[in-house]
Parts: sequence; C-alpha cells; structure tokens
Amino acid sequence: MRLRNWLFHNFREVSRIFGFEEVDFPVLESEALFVRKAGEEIRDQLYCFEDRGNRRVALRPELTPSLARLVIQKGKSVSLPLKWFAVGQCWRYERMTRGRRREHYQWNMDIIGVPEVTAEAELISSIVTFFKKIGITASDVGFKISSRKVLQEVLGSYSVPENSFGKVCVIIDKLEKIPVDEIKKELKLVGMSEVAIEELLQVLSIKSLEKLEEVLGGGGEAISDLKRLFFLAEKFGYSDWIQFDASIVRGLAYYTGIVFEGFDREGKLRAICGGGRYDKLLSTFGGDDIPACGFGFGDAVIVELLKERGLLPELSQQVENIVCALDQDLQGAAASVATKLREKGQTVDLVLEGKPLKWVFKRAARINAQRLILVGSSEWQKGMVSVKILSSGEQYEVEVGKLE
Ligand SMILES: OCc1cccc(Br)n1
Repeated sequence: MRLRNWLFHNFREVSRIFGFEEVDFPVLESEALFVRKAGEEIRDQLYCFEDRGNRRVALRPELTPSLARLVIQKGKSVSLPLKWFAVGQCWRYERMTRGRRREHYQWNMDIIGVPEVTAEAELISSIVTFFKKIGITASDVGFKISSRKVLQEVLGSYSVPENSFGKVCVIIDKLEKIPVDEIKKELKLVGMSEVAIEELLQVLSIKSLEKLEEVLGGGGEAISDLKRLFFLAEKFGYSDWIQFDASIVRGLAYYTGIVFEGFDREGKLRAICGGGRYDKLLSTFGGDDIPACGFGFGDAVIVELLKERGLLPELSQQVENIVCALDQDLQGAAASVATKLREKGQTVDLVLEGKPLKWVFKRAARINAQRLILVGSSEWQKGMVSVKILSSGEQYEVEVGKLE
C-alpha cells in the first residue's frame, strides 16, 4: 500500500502540474459501454455479469469509454478543451492459471476538444515528466510512435471495408505476439487481399519517417501529423525519448490517429503505457464528433521496471511520537498528551493497553518512532512527561504544555 500510494502520488502530482483535473467514474458500468466488435482482448476478457435487476453490467476494463460517456453527459455544461485525469481500478476476467492479476489500477490523462497533435505531444510530455520524477531516464525507456492514418492511407488504396479498420488494427497489434502466418490468416478473414497484406506488412516494418514519406508520398495527414509531433517533441525537450515505428497500432479499436506506447529498452517487459487519438469514440456513444486523445498507464509493469532498475523507493512507516502510560490509571492522561500533539499536526502512535516497556521499545523501533513519550505518575503529578529521543537516547522531562 505504501508503494501504491507513492506511485499514485506521483501520478497525481504530474497531472496537477500539467493543469489537469481529477475525475472518477463508477467501477461498474453497463456492459454495452464496452461491447465492441473488433476482436479485442479487452472484450474477450470482460468481467461482465447480470445483476439482480437483470441488467447486463461489467466491471470496467478501461476508463476511456466512461470518460466519453461523462463528456457527453456534461454536454454544453463544460467548456472545451477538457484536461482530465483519473487513477482507477480496472478489471478483466482471465483464467487464474496464468497467474496474472484480474484487477489493476490505471492512470489516465485525456485531452478532449483539441484536434491538433499538440495534445498528443503534451500527453507524452506528461509521461516523460513522470518517468523523470521517479528516476527513469531515456536510457531505460522510450516511446514508439506511429499513426493509424498510415494504415488508413495504405488500406485506402485497397478496397478494405471501412468497418474492418478497427479489426485490422487489433490483428496488427498482435505482430510479434503471434506468428506472422496467423496474422495473415486473420487479415484475410476480415477481407484483405494477399497483395494488400503484403504491402501492409512491408509498410509496418518502416522505422523512419523519411522512408515512410518515400513510400506514402508527401501531402498525407499521417506524415504531417508525425512530423509535427516530432517537431514539438524537440521543443518539449524529449526527442531522445521517442522514435517512429510504423508497426505500433495499439490494441484498442477506437484509436484513429497518433498512437504511442512506452517500452523498456531492455525488451524484457510488456508495454509500460500506451495511448493515442480517438476522434470518433464520442460520436459512437451518440455524442457530437469531439476530438480526443489520452493514455493509460497501468500500475503493474512500471513496478517490474523499477525493480529491474533498482529504483523501488525505500518506504517505511514513520511516526514522530509513541505515547505510553506507565500504568493504566494514566491511560486518560496519555490520551490527552496524544491529542495535544495531534492538534499540533504531529503523528502519534498511542499505546492503547498496558504493555511492558520492552514491548513499547520494540514497537517504537518497528514503526520508526522518533520520540518516546512516557506518562508516569511522579512526573504527571508535576504536570510533566518524560521524553526519550530514540535515535540519540537523550532523555529529558518537559511540561506537557511545552511539548512540541
Ligand atoms: O491491461 C489490461 C487489463 C485490464 C484490466 C485489468 C488488468 Br489486470 N489488465
């Protein structure tokens, strides 16, 4: 819990310095919010059930659909752009045999109402800021960046049904996770010709914008968006964190433009975070077509990375005072001393029952107490308590009113 609080505190601090407002959504949503037909894993693993009102509901597997629903619900009562963040528990239903978690927490930041890639550049800047804040550098992690418009421009020259686009992206996201023959088979099933598949796989292997421009030709939005993003990255100061990689499409069907994912340069871990532009999501929920982009950053892989890099913070309990009555008829006196200190904003562990001093010293060491305050009858008669500084062993008596 100390590690989680440390991590979430850093998520929130970065969100705050970027001027984002915190939002939250119900962990239980209508199943319909997540029922997409693009073959996504997140759909296959939906933690859904029928509730006592015979409603089909689901534990949310991600936060973005809830955010979209909230933006629509707010409608004209909020002015754009919206810069919202959330840290929320998300669920999936996986066979436990795989020893993977069914719940995790995800930090999300989203910018709603900005069509320019400045929004994506800002979001990546916030993640870089977070990494730097916890001691991760550009030699530890990077961001692979592409745009789904690359895919659109390639598929556009073949007659691939518009409603297959999301499915094609979900299949391509499995590159390097399943054999390429399996990828080709699935692409054929959604209506792509062999020629189209070959050219697509060729384009997806491109790792430089210059090469991509040669293949796609100038003038397309994919190239101009990406060039703009790399220009802004240089101005934000995180050029050495990012690289173009045409194979990055991300596994969520609703992305429509720039997509990115954070990866560990040693290649041992799954993606650390990921996000992109989703300009059509709000309109699929019956709203207007409001441009939006955002990312999700889970609390699992980042902890594995910190362990790998020896960057887990040393987190132990700290209290300033442990207060103890030396006999039970002074328990009330000890309570009043604890209250005085707490009212001054000091942390106090009050010993709540009669315990031998040996036990009190052991507890003081375990909770890293700085001071031991003993309430004894002879001192109390004089309105005093005895204070022991546990690091130095220094001991003195002080008037209760002068305790600070
Ligand atoms: O990363 C996808 C995901 C979604 C919900 C819960 C967990 Br654990 N993981």
